[in-house]
Amino acid sequence: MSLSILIAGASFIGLLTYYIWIWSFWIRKGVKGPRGFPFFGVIHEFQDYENPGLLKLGEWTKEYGPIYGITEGVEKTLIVSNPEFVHEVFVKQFDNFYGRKTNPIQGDPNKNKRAHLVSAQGHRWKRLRTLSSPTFSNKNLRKIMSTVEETVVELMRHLDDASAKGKAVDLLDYYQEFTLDIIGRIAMGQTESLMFRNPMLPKVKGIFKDGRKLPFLVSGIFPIAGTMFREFFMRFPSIQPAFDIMSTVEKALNKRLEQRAADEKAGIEPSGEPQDFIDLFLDARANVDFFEEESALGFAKTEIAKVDKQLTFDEIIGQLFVFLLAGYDTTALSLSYSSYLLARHPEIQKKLQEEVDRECPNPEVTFDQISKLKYMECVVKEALRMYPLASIVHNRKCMKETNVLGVQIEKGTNVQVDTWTLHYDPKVWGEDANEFRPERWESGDELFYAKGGYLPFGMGPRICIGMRLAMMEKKMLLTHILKKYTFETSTQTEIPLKLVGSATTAPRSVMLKLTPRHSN
Ligand code: HEM
Repeated sequence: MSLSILIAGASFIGLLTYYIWIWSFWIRKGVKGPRGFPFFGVIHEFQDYENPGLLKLGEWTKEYGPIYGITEGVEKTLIVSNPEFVHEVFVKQFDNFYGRKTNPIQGDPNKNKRAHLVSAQGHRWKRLRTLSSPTFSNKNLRKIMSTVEETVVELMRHLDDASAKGKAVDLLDYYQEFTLDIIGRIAMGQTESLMFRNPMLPKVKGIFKDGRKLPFLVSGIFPIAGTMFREFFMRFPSIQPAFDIMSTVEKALNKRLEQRAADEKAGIEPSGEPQDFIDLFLDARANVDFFEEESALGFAKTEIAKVDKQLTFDEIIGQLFVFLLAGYDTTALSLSYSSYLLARHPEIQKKLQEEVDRECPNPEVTFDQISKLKYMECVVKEALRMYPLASIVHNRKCMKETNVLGVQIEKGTNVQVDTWTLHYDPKVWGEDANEFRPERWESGDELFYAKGGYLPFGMGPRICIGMRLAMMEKKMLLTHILKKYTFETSTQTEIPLKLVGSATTAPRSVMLKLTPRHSN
């Protein structure tokens, strides 16, 4: 037998042993869970767009209980739906769980120059979060409000046309146009509305549809392939929607830098007022010191060292990119679910319309008025409880071996929340957990829910940074629609909604009629 055959044989056996060792991780620990197959574990279950993997977690929870283990390619993940456990990991032991699970195709969270808030971890994340947080200050949100208002007016024109035809329309399509238009104008340098003619829409839709399927699957099993895919897509971005969008973001940033340079040359003084997120990121400065390296002392206790207090060119691209993706899909889905639930519950819709009429009597709606819409807030929160659409990011990576409520967790293990089970848990929500009841939010139980039982926007220091912007967009649009129309189901409405998705959990369609209100 030649030496090369021997080496090939030994390598194959080595590889097989490595993958069987990972696959059998939970078996060796005596932790229950669905096993799948060596090499894969159950990773393939999360790539089926028609049957969202995040809903499968619920089926497994019924079979294996509130804590069980899965493997996904080379990743080992503990699935949990116990509120105390979630609170412990996301809040109390954040020092031990400050990373998220990432796919190698997204780049090494410690080295990738374009690491963004969702993928970064440790001190890099802390620095990015500190520099990005002022973007969503009250002052900036008030400024963004005028862009949101203009976009609402534009969308209302399209909805008026649709309503005049008296037919049901797929509101998901309209909401996606709306949220992409807003984020395009506040994060991409877009100067006018591109609603229903936005060339970026098919690309972003592609990311949330099948765009990520094969590369994510292969990279999850063979991390080296992820690095190769990444290099390849960076070189030929038009092949893959996410990289294509990243290069569009880069062009927008370069354009702004050229404009600034031209203004400077022409002696035009900067106004000092940021136009949008691009300006905010370019001018962001942190007035705190940062930690240089993670040390054995733990994340929060490391020594302070001076590092860059300003975002780099690549970091700005990373943040704009993630704001675009995170801001587009989630908010459109949340609007869709709220509209569907209102159409299915006319008495709740009526109560909400009464609040809207009372608090917002004029055609223009102000920032202060929408903050007074308490029942609207309850409706949106309840819709997010029933449809926790972004639960894929409800995970943390264990960065230091620890014990959580008696369970020993090794460094490198992920903890993923089965949020759909948690959000319907009668022990947290009561026996009416399956009912859409916004009133439950009026009872003052909010603090109880927040103790690990409710996390549509996540929990702890890594809670969604865009939450207030999303709430503002949703309240503003729903107010304008409900002043004029009533949502009604039609024969084309899918009841119950058929849910699809891989990165987020989406309704396949939300076909509703917009019936004009007689009082208007
Ligand atoms: C209804 C709309 C939205 C929902 C349901 C949602 C949900 C979430 C969730 C569940 C997380 C993970 C939190 C955690 O791990 O604890 C998250 C993180 C994040 N979201 Fe949102 N989000 C929404 C809107 C937005 C918007 C409008 C933006 C930006 C324009 C945004 C940007 C981000 C970013 C950058 C992170 C990462 C934060 C970090 O790790 O520090 N999101 N979001």
